[in-house]
Amino acid sequence: MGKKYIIALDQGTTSSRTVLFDDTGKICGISQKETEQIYPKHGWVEQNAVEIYQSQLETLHNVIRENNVDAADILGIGITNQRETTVLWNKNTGEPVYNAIVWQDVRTSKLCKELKADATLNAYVRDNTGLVIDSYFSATKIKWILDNVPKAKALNEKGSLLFGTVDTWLLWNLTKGKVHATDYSNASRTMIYNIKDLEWDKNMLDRLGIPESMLPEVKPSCFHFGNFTFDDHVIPLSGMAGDQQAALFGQACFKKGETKNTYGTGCFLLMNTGKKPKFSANGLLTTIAWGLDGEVQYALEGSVLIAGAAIQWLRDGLQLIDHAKDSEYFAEQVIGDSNVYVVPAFAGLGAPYWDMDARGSIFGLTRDTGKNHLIKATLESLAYRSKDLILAMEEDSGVKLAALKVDGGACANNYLMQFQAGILGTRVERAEIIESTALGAAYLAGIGVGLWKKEDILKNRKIQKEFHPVMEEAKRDKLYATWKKAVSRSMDWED
Ligand SMILES: Nc1ncnc2c1ncn2[C@@H]1O[C@H](COP(=O)(O)OP(=O)(O)O)[C@@H](O)[C@H]1O
Ligand SMILES: O=P(O)(O)OC[C@H](O)CO
Repeated sequence: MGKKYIIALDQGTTSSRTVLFDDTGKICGISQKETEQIYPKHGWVEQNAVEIYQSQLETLHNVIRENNVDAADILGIGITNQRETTVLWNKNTGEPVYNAIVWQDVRTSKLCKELKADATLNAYVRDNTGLVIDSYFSATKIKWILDNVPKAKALNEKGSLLFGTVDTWLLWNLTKGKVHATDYSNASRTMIYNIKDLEWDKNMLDRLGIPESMLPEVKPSCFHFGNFTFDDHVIPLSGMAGDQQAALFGQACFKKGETKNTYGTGCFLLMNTGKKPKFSANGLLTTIAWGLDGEVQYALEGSVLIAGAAIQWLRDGLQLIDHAKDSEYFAEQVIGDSNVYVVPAFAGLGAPYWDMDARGSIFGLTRDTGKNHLIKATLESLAYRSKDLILAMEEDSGVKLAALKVDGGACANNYLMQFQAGILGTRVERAEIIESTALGAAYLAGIGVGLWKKEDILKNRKIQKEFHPVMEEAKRDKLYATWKKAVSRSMDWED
């Protein structure tokens, strides 16, 4: 029997990627296409929903053609995606009524501040959706389109309007308008899904004036969602999860307490908290990790909104480096501590600080500070912010991390990973496949078609490199205390 394949569609914030895996879980091919980011106004971030689908489809075609794969040998397709990003479209024509409003878009922050003033609502949102009221999530983005786009209002009145996050939008198009569905992990990022009752939350829908008729059906993450036809072959769409939950799955964090940190544009730290939702006292989010084997698993999540994006700023904004990977070399040129701190609060600070008015800051400059110090401090800021989240997570869960599993583009940086281990005092394990998001989606799809079991995934997980903490405790404490001082001074900046 020839080789069989599973395909992962990974629709990220800045690009669409399709990854081809063989039946042993090895990557055989990748095709990637960047997508345009549209910034119509200060704080607004949009994308063209048609381009999102077309670019994804193009990379899917490319990966099949470039690797001479016979479509008959593709057993299943998994979808993973940037989460929260909101698309509304005409049910009859499939035409979007407005651009996709991206998760980073803060146009609804005024509305969110008004909602936040209601203490009962704050508690309700946390206890039922697992989230904090914030423009990050889909709910107020849907409301904004309903209130501001005349075409949406008209279609809504006729019952001809559909909502979806990017997974749902791709699924709808891949199945030629036959399937309108999402999975638990994506639904749990909308702020209108009740993560305890596993249904759309009627109170939130009423409060925001969102009709339930426009919402997708919510399914487990391993499920036969529909079919995609390629060269007359019917391929099942058999797995789906939001990108950060997919990475948790790809890193085989199946047990309570297992945690991964993905270092991409942002950094997303997720801990599996088992079969019951765990609520945070430190501003972390409670989210659904996945639905599988007739049950759901929950996770605690904390995010660093600007992580790899700060390295892009060194490259494109300050032009201190030509390539992101060069940051490792320059950071290593600094002998000893630089005593410079960069707080990457370009878009405020998330958990555990939650300060929308914090701003990016640099501290500790002296006459001998040079480019290498800034690069080193920017890399270190990703590790400090991750430590902030890990401490919050350990306090919430009562679980002390034995090791941190890492993945994502920026975890390729050895300086950053060694510093991360040092500042945590914990071993860091870099996965062999740092494309854990795509891997997780492939695993879900493979399980969905009966190719793999969870045990195969556990066996398949390989560590490419371990980083052991060598930093002395006294030094760790001193550096981290200074970091906290830097954070406190970057807060409450914007009026
Ligand atoms: N070797 C490196 N050192 C530091 N940062 C890196 C390195 N390689 C990539 N990055 C950063 O990681 C990000 C890309 O990682 P990726 O996982 O592809 O992100 P995403 O899925 O969010 O697009 C970019 O922001 C880039 O600046
Ligand atoms: O596309 P990424 O990798 O930046 O991930 C975005 C997250 O899903 C946003 O919640």
